[in-house]
Amino acid sequence: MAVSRFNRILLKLSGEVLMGQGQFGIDPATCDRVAGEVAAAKEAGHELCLVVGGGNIFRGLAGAAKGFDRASADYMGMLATVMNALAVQNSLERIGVDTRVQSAIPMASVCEPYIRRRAERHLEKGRVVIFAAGTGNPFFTTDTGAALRAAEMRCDALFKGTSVDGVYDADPKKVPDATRYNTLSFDRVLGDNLKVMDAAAVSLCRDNDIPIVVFNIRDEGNLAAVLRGEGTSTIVQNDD
Ligand SMILES: Nc1ncnc2c1ncn2[C@@H]1O[C@H](COP(=O)(O)OP(=O)(O)OP(=O)(O)O)[C@@H](O)[C@H]1O
Ligand SMILES: O=c1ccn([C@@H]2O[C@H](COP(=O)(O)O)[C@@H](O)[C@H]2O)c(=O)[nH]1
Repeated sequence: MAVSRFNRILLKLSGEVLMGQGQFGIDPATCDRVAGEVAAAKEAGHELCLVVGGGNIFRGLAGAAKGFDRASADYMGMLATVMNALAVQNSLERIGVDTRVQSAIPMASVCEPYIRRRAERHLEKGRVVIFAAGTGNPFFTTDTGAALRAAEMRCDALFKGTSVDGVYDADPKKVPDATRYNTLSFDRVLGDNLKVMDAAAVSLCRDNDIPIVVFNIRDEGNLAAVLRGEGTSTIVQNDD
């Protein structure tokens, strides 16, 4: 399917990208810029679900490496994604985009709990739904959370907005002359152990036939371009 034909999309926003030029945390200007891109995608007629990562604040694996209990560290990471979700919500609402945040870890005073049918209703009403706290379970990532929600919400595709412009034959941050693919199959990503997304997320998308589009969200205007079938990205999908 051509990228421009995707109607309902799940956009996974890298937490790290929200740091902007900083080394940690949330840069409000970057949040506003990303929100503007989401608003433009909505104006172009797409239904949007968002999942925000937490790498700008806390990653469970990094915490465990420093001595935290892994499960506790993962819960800390999930809480970080709630902060990011609220920041993105704030930026979206300031430019008039109606949103709801739903968390996989219920926190009634902060946002709604995740209720699939309610999320569906929000989309029908034209709201952007931001899914926070990943899957709600430790030992997972927000990429897997994004794949799970994309399947539950019957999204046409999962867009991974990250800091690289697609999937390469090796990590382009470590191998400068790595080659980018325009398209490739889920089986190739898994078979070649290409690490742009974790294997659980890739398998979930493969089994539910949800294409993954990897693109650079740091490039201004790129989300709209990629949604029009332009711009640089890699599309991962099942072979026909
Ligand atoms: N074969 C590959 N092709 C492209 N990128 C790759 C590859 N292997 C590893 N990577 C790395 O994957 C990273 C993107 O995935 P990662 O899960 O680290 O970030 P994210 O999901 O965007 O961030 P966050 O955890 O902050 O939400 C890129 O920065 C890139 O360096
Ligand atoms: O389902 C999930 C999702 C996330 N986590 C933890 O949160 C951090 C931040 O998420 P990223 O995907 O790395 O941006 C992650 O490192 C995990 O520690 C989780 O446990 N379960």
